[in-house]
Amino acid sequence: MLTLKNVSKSYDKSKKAVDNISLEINKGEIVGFIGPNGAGKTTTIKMITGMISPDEGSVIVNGLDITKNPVEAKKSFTFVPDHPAIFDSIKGIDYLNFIADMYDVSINDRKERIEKFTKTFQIYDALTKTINSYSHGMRQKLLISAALLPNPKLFILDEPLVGLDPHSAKILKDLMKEHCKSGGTVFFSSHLLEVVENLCDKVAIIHKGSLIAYDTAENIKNKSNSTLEEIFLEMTKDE
Ligand SMILES: Nc1ncnc2c1ncn2[C@@H]1O[C@H](COP(=O)(O)OP(=O)(O)OP(=O)(O)O)[C@@H](O)[C@H]1O
Repeated sequence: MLTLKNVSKSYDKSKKAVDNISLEINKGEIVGFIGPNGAGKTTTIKMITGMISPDEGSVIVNGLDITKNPVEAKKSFTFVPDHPAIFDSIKGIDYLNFIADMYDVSINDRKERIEKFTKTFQIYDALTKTINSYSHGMRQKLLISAALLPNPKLFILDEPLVGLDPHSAKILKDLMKEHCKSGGTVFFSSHLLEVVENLCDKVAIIHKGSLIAYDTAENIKNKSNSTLEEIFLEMTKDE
């Protein structure tokens, strides 16, 4: 479903922001990506989504190399970035229809899914208003609804819980679980260790650009008989 093979990226010659990461995520899995500030999470996600190219290595999304076959690869996933930057002079409904057009979502499917996601997130009544009248959380919920609209094989999110109230965060976590149960795959970054531990099949820990753990939370914890928080703090402390 998602494979990273020896992926590296430097913004300047002095250090690698991402250093030789390899990772395999299977269909139906939900994987949380954690690491301290500046560890390389967003850089990794930008390479997965084709926003930047790796200096070395390859990213295979749903069997397609994101660098060699970008258009087809990009059709098979959707992405919610960490900042809900969005054209804000259009109405919410127009944004959703634009995304549905991009991903060839049928009229019936889009109507049903738009209603489902936006009613669940309680932004349905705001869809006829322009996005510049939305709060940060409403924009985030619109972006998440748009990203779920095509029922993507792979759903990628960069710190999606930031700025969401507890009700909305619970809804998103339930939608992520539901997406995986119905055969989709979810990869998301977060600083919320408890959420990652409870929600994810596997946890990937990145530190200073290197992947230092990739396993179930249970296996990671069993190795040293500590909490995930204690292990995370120990593994990522500055020497
Ligand atoms: N556009 C850029 N130009 C130069 N350096 C960058 C750029 N983007 C990121 N970096 C550097 O690359 C490293 C990894 O940054 P990245 O944003 O991937 O980390 P992150 O794990 O997402 O951090 P955070 O949790 O703070 O969002 C950092 O040292 C950062 O300063």
